[in-house]
Amino acid sequence: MQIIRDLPALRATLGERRLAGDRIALVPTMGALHAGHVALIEEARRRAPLVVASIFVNPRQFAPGEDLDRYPRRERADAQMLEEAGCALLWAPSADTMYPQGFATSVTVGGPSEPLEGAARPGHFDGVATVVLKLLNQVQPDVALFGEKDWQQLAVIRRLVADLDLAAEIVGVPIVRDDQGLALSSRNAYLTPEELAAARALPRALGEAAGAILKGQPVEAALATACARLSEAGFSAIDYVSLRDAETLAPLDALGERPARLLAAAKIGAARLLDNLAVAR
Ligand SMILES: Nc1ncnc2c1ncn2[C@@H]1O[C@H](COP(=O)(O)OP(=O)(O)OP(=O)(O)O)[C@@H](O)[C@H]1O
Ligand SMILES: CC(C)(CO)[C@@H](O)C(=O)[O-]
Ligand code: BAL
Repeated sequence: MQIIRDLPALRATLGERRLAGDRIALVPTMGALHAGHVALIEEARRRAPLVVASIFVNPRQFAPGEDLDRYPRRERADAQMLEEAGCALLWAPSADTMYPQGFATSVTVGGPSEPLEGAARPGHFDGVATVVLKLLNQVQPDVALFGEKDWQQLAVIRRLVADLDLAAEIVGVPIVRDDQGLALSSRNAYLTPEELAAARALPRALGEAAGAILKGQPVEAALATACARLSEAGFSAIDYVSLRDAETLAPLDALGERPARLLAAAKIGAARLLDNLAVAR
């Protein structure tokens, strides 16, 4: 696997492959890779012969006081995992390459970026949209893959790509979970074994709430029970447990015709965890 860190080299390499007629798939990541990322690479391989992964811990999507400095960085192990998964090229720019001196542009997506994560982490989706637009311009992939674990991020990126007439097809990949249902996440590494065991209450609470809503329990009551379950399990701060339109992220107080999604974010130990689940009749 080739590792490229500067833009002229990336453009030259990908330009040659594009001329040769190869389709290109992009898997953007922040590194500290796990089986969830491998699933994205595997799906990318099914869709294009040339798979590019990026690793960039994007400072612009972290608010002051968040975990930018301690976010796990382990490029050597990541590169090995990517190579074994069949990734051909790792794009690993430095912060100066991504944001050279004088950089002054920020991309704001409205609509689905405003509630939930947008409210809990002001500026976060501006950072995500800015870097994802840059990555799509740098790599110019035919297809780019993102995990459903970050459901709202995926909705924001779909909106960005549609609104700015970008050519890449955006593909969402289902959440990879451990054997007890916890969504894999790089930030799970912040948890002690006891906290990890307690964190499994998150998917359980969402599953229980989805089941109750489908059986006709009022949404508000089902969400309140889910919050109580999380508190009992030791989650210290529950940012939201909410039923939303799956595409627009508008709040729902009942199931309707359009796809609905339960989304949650809550803190346990030193990690703030996200999860989500379809609620379908
Ligand atoms: N368990 C998972 N299943 C499917 N996709 C995932 C999973 N975890 C992460 N991804 C996806 O991998 C891509 C890169 O994510 P990232 O590098 O931030 O990892 P992460 O595990 O989500 O980290 P974090 O703990 O910071 O949220 C994103 O599109 C993300 O949605
Ligand atoms: C999409 C992304 C790579 C942008 O930095 C990041 O938000 C992530 O890893 O989900
Ligand atoms: N995968 C989500 C990226 C973030 O929390 O910044």
